Amino acid sequence: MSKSTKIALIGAGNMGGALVAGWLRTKRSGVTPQDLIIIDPAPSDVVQALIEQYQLRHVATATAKLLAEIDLAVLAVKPQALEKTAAELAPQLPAQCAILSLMAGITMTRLTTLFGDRPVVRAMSNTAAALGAGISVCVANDAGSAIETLATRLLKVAGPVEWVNDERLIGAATAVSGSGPAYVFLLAEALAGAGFAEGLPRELADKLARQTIIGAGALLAGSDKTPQELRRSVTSPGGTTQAAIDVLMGGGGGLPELVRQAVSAAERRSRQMGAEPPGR
Ligand SMILES: NC(=O)C1=CN([C@@H]2O[C@H](COP(=O)(O)OP(=O)(O)OC[C@H]3O[C@@H](n4cnc5c(N)ncnc54)[C@H](O)[C@@H]3O)[C@@H](O)[C@H]2O)C=CC1
Ligand SMILES: O=C(O)[C@@H]1CCC=N1
Repeated sequence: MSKSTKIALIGAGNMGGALVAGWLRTKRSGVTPQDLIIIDPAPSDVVQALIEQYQLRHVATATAKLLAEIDLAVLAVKPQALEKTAAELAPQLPAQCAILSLMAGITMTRLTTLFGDRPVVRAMSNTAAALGAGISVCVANDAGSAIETLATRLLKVAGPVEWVNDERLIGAATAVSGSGPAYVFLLAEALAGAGFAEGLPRELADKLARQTIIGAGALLAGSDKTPQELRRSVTSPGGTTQAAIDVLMGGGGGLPELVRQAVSAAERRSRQMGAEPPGR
């Protein structure tokens, strides 16, 4: 497909908005404002601002006429809204239009059942995409290999793009990197709460926890060392960190075992969502 690929974004909330912002901010996405149609009855404030700034075409519900020239439909509605969205959209989508789905849990088979046989790429990104600091893991159906280059170009604005051949791995990627930012935010909450419990003023505890996670992320980003090596460089034998790590690694497998169970629960939920009847 050429650089003037026409794209309809269906669902312009957190994830859809992150991608659109990236496409318009980054020339190498190849997406111009004229290439885009936003379809969403209630786009996020971020997208509403982009619609106004770039004079993007925006409608609440698509019509066949509007979609006639569309090459790619990017699906970014909540899985619970999929059936309704498909009922509105599928009859209007031109035969040549491919699908790039950002939705958790929704399999490529389900998408072709709802939207008809067409090239499909399923991608799992995360909300750090908004800063270009996300990561996407993708899989394509047989017909979808034709749009792999396009999908990679579009998703690269959100961060690195990885491809897998086995669709089942998208559930595991969802559990690690799709949901992962929430685990880190929970750690920030817990660390701030613990600091407060130790007597720090609330605001200072919040600031220390936030900046510590930002700093640790920057060390991960800027160093060739593994997370384990970085952890060891903080941990003096018999020191304060060691005392804390002994607790975190202790009883019943500690934090690593808890994270393993959490990731396993998210992966399981991803598979359930794929199998769920409409509307749940
Ligand atoms: N938020 C996250 O961290 C991540 C979300 N995802 C996936 O991205 C998808 C979207 O999630 P969010 O952006 O967080 O949700 P969101 O709620 O922020 O955005 C969804 C948007 O869809 C719109 N919408 C609802 N029904 C529609 C319809 N019939 N036609 C057009 N637009 C419609 C809503 O108005 C809303 O703006 C989900 O499927 C989720 O699994 C994937 C990775 C990470
Ligand atoms: O919680 C969810 O289902 C979505 C998918 C990954 C992050 N948020």
